[in-house]
Amino acid sequence: MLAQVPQPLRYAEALLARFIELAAVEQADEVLSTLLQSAAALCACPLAQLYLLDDSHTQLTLAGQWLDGRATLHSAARLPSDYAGDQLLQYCLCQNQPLSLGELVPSLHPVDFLPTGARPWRSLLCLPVRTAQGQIRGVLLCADRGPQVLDSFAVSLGQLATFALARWHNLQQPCPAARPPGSAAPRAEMASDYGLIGDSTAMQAMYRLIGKVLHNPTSVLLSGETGTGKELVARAIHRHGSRSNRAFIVQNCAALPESLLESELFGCRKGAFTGAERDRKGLFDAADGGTLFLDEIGDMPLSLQAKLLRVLQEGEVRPLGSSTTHRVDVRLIAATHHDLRALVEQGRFREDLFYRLAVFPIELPPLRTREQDILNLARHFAEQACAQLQRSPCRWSDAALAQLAGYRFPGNVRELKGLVERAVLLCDGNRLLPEHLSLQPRQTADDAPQNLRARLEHVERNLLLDCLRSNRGNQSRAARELGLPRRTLLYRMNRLRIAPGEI
Ligand SMILES: Nc1ncnc2c1ncn2[C@@H]1O[C@H](COP(=O)(O)OP(=O)(O)OP(=O)(O)O)[C@@H](O)[C@H]1O
Repeated sequence: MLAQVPQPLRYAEALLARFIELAAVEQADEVLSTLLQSAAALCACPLAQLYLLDDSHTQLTLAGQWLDGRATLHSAARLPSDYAGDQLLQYCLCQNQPLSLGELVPSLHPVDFLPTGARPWRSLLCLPVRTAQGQIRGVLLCADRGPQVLDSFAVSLGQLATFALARWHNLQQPCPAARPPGSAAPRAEMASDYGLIGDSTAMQAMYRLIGKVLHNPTSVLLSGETGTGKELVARAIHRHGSRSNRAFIVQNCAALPESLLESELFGCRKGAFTGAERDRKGLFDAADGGTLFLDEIGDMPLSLQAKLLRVLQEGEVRPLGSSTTHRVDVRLIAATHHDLRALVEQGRFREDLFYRLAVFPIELPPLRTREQDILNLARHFAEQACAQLQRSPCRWSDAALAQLAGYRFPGNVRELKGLVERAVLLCDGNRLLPEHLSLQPRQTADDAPQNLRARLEHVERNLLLDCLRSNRGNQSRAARELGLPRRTLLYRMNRLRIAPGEI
């Protein structure tokens, strides 16, 4: 990470000092000015700016800047707002990647967002600012009046910004009220910014994909087994994207016969079929400006697939029984539990539509492959169920958790949710036990371990594997994250027979 920086050791020391400085700050505004000052100092630039997206992710605002030794924060001065149209900033946001320009050419690179002065800006580094969960929150920028290659600072400054953002966020939260002794600590950290529960490597990879597609209008194809959360992800993309203040419309393509589905989607004119007594708008019209979520797209009849393709290609809808078309601006998110490519091979799904939909595919992982999420989800659903029933929180017994961890969940998160809600209802005390889950032995995985110890080892093995994978096999980093000495990690890996090839 630091190898390309001039004088890496000195830089590493300076960087560390900046982390420590940020950790010690007690005021939210001071976090931002310290970050800006630090970024400017570390890459020896006179200018650093921080742009942040608002909650709807539609408006980009200059939150503060450090210029020639002086900080100005948005709260302290009327800095201009809304940079949604600035191409370089947008490029960095949409690509979710740093942008480094060593020689700015004003005719090629519009930099109206930079402060004007006697000397022009010659070099620029823009980097996406992400939360610890990988969601984009804005852009950090450094600029110099001389030519400078700044890309080697991107990774370290990005990490400093992530740290600062988390600190800024924490300092803005009201102090939590004292918790009654024995009650569980809140576990907000396991929920992503998208409202989805789960921080396994597979889910984090999915959050990164969601972050990439929020701000552009491409179609998204969500695939995954039933109950993995496809609709939830579609809603998150809509809610956090630039169309959040417009409609989100859902239609299940398997729920209606062909003729009804056609008029439902595209609308119809009076007399188009028996019973069509008046003109009716379709779901594409209802979703105009917003998002249309087509669930079970693999079950759409072939004739309708052709019509859908035309709408996607031309942006025009022709209602049933009408000879004219009209324009609509709809972002389409489609979902399927089928293997669409296999359906294409079987001639049951149009190849052209498949490629049109699969511009941006997101695959949702089945629950059985992310064991640590099972436990977090179970805790979350139990808390939710207790709150709904207005009863005190339930605690999980280790045996019940081990039973959940060993189960294969063919119905994925939906099944887990139902199972937990039922368990909470069955539980008379405040401790959830295996009998409340009533998982039949035949329902457990064929390869599920039989006794409690073996099941816990199974959980531990998956946890270690997940952590090692998220740290790209780096044992020291994984050990640090798990709070273990590295030797203990190696010992556990050996005991649990984790081979390097599995990571
Ligand atoms: N990561 C998650 N965090 C919290 N709740 C989740 C998560 N994933 C799924 N759920 C919950 O599980 C249930 C099923 O989710 P959803 O309807 O989105 O699944 P789906 O993949 O669209 O299912 P289907 O293919 O059957 O339509 C919902 O109650 C949803 O809120």
